[in-house]
Order: sequence, then structure tokens, then C-alpha cells
Amino acid sequence: MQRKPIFAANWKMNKGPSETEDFGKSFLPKVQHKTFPSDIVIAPPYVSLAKASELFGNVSSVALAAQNCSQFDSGAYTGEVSPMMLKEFYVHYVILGHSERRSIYGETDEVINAKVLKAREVNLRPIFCIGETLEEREGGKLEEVLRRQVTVGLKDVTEKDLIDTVIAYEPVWAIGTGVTASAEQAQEAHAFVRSLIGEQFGADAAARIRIQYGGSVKPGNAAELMACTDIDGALIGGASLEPSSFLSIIENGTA
Ligand SMILES: O=C(CO)COP(=O)(O)O
Repeated sequence: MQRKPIFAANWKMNKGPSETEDFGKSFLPKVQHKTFPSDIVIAPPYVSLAKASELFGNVSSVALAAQNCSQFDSGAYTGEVSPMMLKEFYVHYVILGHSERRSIYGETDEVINAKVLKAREVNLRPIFCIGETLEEREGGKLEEVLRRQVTVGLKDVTEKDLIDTVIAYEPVWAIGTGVTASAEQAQEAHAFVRSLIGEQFGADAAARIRIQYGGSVKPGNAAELMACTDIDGALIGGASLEPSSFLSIIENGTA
């Protein structure tokens, strides 16, 4: 099964509108009027989405993502943004269940599941993040944790909606630490996640779903990671903040 790789820049709480514009000035000429063998996604903070959609709205090779969304449609939810609101900014993807949302803001698998279902109601494509802590890995709980995150986080998702979802496997111990999972560790976890999708949604869905790797992906390690059978792109934090390093990852990862 040929799956199109997907490279997504998760800027986290970096780059307001003016820095987004600076990034765009340098990145746009490199991606405009070009076709890539992979999907390219940029996820700026909410307040920079208007600027990003102004810059990239007409660039067919680049799609926009939000870094979160509400599980509700509208109403008295101070500080929240609904999936429907995001659609006004040419947003096509939404990162859900990032480990920082889980650990710092207390998002549970159930809340993340509600967000996934709400995002699909308006046709946003979730980039659904999972991954174990170092303690869980060292305690022999890797498979148990991934199984729980996938089973609960994707509960009641239809097979069609699942195909429009991207999974991002991000071992928490590799995020922002400079320590990447080895290609073997990453491949093993990805193959396990794909098998979980097979159990829950069937073999066709398992063969088609894209599973990105995230955690200290850099231009220098992208090729080795992306060469693994079950790795279909990357979710990139720090190294996506510089246009040239984000582009190098995309190029090295699809070479
Ligand atoms: O959390 C990540 C992407 O969502 C990974 O971050 P780093 O690439 O900075 O390790």
C-alpha cells in the first residue's frame, strides 16, 4: 500500500502573526508552484491562523492545521475555539491529544475522543497524537498505553473518518529532548499501532492510515526514520520553526 507521507510543522506556542509573516516570506518561494510527493502542513498558534491563511491559502502544496480545538460547537466555553470557527481560516487539519495537552492541560483520552468526533463533524482531519512516557516504556507498559490511547481516543470513529485521520506516534521522552527514538524503536511502535488499527477498524484501514513519527526529528535523522515501512511522515516541533530545516526534513524524508 502506497501511502502519501505527511510532514507537519507544529509550532507550539511560537510565532505570532509577524513572525508567521517572516516565515512565509522565506518559505513561500520554496513551495509555491511546486508539487511535492508528500503533504505539507503548518500548524501555527490560533492567533496566527489569519496571517497563515493569507499567506498559504492559495498555495496548493501547503495545508494549515490548528493545534487544538474544542469538543463543543459554541457557547459559554471561555478561551476555546470550535472546529467550525477554524474552517473560516482554510484550516484542514487539527492536532489533537498532543502530549503537552495531555500532561499540562489534563486532557484525557475521553476528552480527546470527543474532540476527534467533533472535528470530523465539520470534516477537519485530526492529527491524533499518542505516545508513552519514559517511565511507561521502562515499566514495560508501551503496548498497554498505546492500546488504551488508540482504543479510547478513536472510539466511535467510522472507518471513513478514520482514513481522514492521521496518527502521530510521539514518544514523550523524545519530544524536545534531542533524543530521537531509534529507527528500530519507532518502526516497532508504528507497526504495533497499525496492528491496533487493524483490530479496531480492519485490515484495509490499517493499510491505508498514515502514521507520522514525532520527537526530535531533524534534517539529519529524517531519512533513516522515514525509510521505515510503517512511518509515513513526521510531526516536527523545534526543527520546523526555521523554513530551511523544515524543508530539508521534507526533502530528506522523501528522497
Ligand atoms: O512535539 C513534537 C511535535 O508535535 C515534537 O517536538 P520536537 O520536534 O521539538 O521534539
